Amino acid sequence: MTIRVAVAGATGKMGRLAIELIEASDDLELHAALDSRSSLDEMLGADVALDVTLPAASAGIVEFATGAGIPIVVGTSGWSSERIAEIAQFMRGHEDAGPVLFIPNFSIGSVLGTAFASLAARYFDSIEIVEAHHAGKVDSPSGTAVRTAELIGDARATVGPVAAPHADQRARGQLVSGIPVHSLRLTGVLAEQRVVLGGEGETLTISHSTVSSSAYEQGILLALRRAPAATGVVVGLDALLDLGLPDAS
Ligand SMILES: NC(=O)C1=CN([C@@H]2O[C@H](COP(=O)(O)OP(=O)(O)OC[C@H]3O[C@@H](n4cnc5c(N)ncnc54)[C@H](OP(=O)(O)O)[C@@H]3O)[C@@H](O)[C@H]2O)C=CC1
Ligand SMILES: O=C(O)C1=N[C@H](C(=O)O)C[C@H](O)C1
Repeated sequence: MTIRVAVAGATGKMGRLAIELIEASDDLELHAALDSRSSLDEMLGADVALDVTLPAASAGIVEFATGAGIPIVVGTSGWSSERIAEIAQFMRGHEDAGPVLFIPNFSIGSVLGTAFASLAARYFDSIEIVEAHHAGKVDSPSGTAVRTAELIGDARATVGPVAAPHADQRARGQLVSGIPVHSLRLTGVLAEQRVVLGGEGETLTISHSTVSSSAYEQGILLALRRAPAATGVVVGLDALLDLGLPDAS
């Protein structure tokens, strides 16, 4: 069966990549390509929508798709667990709403890095995240860093918050789930994240670098193919993969 995909953000870097993948695949078909001037009605009739726009536009696109019963894969950043919880709450009262898959990072390496950091988080009371992205990125901290910090916070639920000394000073980063996150925006970088965990006499650094947007290809295809059969709210590519890791919490 062919899956008809509507791409919101079609003129952007991620949208163009997704359209190339859709056009090269046998089981996906481009139903609509939307940019900032398009009517969201163009999504109607699609089997799945992909949102790769900007944080300011994403909520309206998600609300439209869920209201129209169209499963939607959200790659756009800026979705905290609080905002996702609001969507999940709305979905519980609307049986006919389309599922929403929030995928903060489509790269398997990034998802594994986040999972490894969550696994290690209980054993280190000092944890900080440093993320670096291209200079054109409009939001900070990155969606990946927010997700990583939230999962680390969850993993530490029984052992308490990390030590974040002098966190009131601006140069100490933004606290997400109590974890300082430092954002660099640099020419020459695509996307990187380091989680630095400090313990007595040692540090552990979990580092991931995206050097080409081809890192996102398998994750985009997996999410688009899984979305039509999904239910409710799904968060993270890890939810679609069997990582085989022990529970971090
Ligand atoms: N989950 C993941 O793995 C990844 C996520 N991202 C995220 O994906 C998003 C897109 O990134 P990227 O492709 O680099 O961004 P670009 O700036 O290259 O593209 C943005 C796209 O959004 C569209 N757009 C802008 N404003 C609106 C609006 N108000 N309504 C509808 N569409 C709009 C633009 O259309 P127009 O041309 O008309 O302005 C354009 O097509 C970002 O949030 C980024 O953080 C990025 C990489 C990986
Ligand atoms: O804007 C980007 O480029 C990216 N955005 C996502 C994020 O905010 O984490 C995913 C990836 O890091 C690239």
